[in-house]
Amino acid sequence: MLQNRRILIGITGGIAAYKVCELISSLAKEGALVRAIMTEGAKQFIPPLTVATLCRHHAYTDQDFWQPTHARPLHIDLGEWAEVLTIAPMTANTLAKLAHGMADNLLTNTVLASTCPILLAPAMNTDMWQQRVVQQNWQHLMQDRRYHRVGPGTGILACDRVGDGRMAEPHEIKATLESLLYTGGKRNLAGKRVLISAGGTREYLDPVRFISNPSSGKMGIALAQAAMDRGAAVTLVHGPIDSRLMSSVYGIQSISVTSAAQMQDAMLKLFPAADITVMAAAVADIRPRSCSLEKLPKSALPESLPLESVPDIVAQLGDRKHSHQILVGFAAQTGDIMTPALDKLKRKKLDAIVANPIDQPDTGIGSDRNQGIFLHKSGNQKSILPCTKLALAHQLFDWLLAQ
Ligand SMILES: Cc1cc2nc3c(=O)[nH]c(=O)nc-3n(C[C@H](O)[C@H](O)[C@H](O)COP(=O)(O)O)c2cc1C
Ligand SMILES: CC(C)(COP(=O)(O)O)[C@@H](O)C(=O)NCCC(=O)NCCS
Ligand SMILES: [Mg+2]
Repeated sequence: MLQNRRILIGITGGIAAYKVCELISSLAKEGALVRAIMTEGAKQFIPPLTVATLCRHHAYTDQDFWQPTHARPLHIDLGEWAEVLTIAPMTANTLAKLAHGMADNLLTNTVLASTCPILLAPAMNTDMWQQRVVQQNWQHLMQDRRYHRVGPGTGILACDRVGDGRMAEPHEIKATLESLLYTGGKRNLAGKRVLISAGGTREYLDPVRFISNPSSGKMGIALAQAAMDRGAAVTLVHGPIDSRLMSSVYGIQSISVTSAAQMQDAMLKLFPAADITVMAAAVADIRPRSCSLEKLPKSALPESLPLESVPDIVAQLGDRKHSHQILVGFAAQTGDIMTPALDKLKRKKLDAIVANPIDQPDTGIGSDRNQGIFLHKSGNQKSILPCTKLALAHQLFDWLLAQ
């Protein structure tokens, strides 16, 4: 997804600038072509030599802007070159300049001289961030569809204060950049409500023992990220998952559940309002027939466990579906993936299903990558080669919108 993609990074004068080195490094390692523009402020925090070395390319500063040696103005060249521009960290000062169309350095001139999507990663002290004029500038800029956001988050700041204004983590900025490179900044799910389920469920036998599966929730989170980056209002219902995985999806509604019964309650409640629902959760099919409120002593554990089946959530959604709604399932399979997926598509009245092999190396459950076949009720099909879960999520939305 990142190989040979042209990413321009604007670095401004905040303490979070040190973290952008990690972003540049990970983008470069995945084959992206990275160029950086540093403000005079940024140079106070990290040396251009560090940035240039990580970019494998000269780091541009205001000295370059005023050089008489360029055949064409540098801000025009850089603006035309970039497929996407991210400003990380973005100071209150640079935010104010962007909000008013100012152009007094290489970075702000490049912003005005380019048309690519721009991803902003603000970072500042909480009082600065919450300042009325800063919020006004931010709201103003966010009305411009050219601008996309990542963060800021809440957490510990350099002044030891805990609050809003923490820069998004490098991996979160990277995930949003990948989305923007995929969509070119298109928000083709704007106005749509997208409901996604993710992760496994736990079916308890007693307070410490349960039946579950190794689903990480990564596929559902990638779907939430892709839908959010396309402008949808996203709700994610997820089983127990690593909360760090959730940190890149800002501004979505997330509902945490544990058991299949809780997931069923949440999904049935939310489903009527959803335009598109994707069931990526690995919901248990069976559960212990009874659950003890007290921990069972070892001696009281049954030799064989009486089980019962769990209500089939996706089939219930299929029964309740209205014609304007799109319902998509996942079928994780070993061996032949097509036959059971086609059967599930029909039986559960889905619009589409992703047939998903889980016996292939480096893809599927728990992995960052996935592959499979999209199957539509119309008979249309599309094979997806191994790719990141985010890339698969974007391909799924593009394919659904084209059906
Ligand atoms: C130690 C130090 C830390 C700073 N951290 C931030 C910050 O996190 N966010 C911010 O908006 N400004 C911060 N500033 C203020 C900016 O550096 C200052 O507003 C500068 O003019 C920004 O210029 P630029 O936007 O062109 O890079 C900091 C300043 C200092 C001295
Ligand atoms: C400074 C830092 C990058 C530190 O991150 P870290 O805790 O991961 O080392 C993070 O706290 C952040 O993004 N802060 C926002 C900017 C800030 O703290 N500015 C100075 C306020 S006094
Ligand atoms: Mg199932």
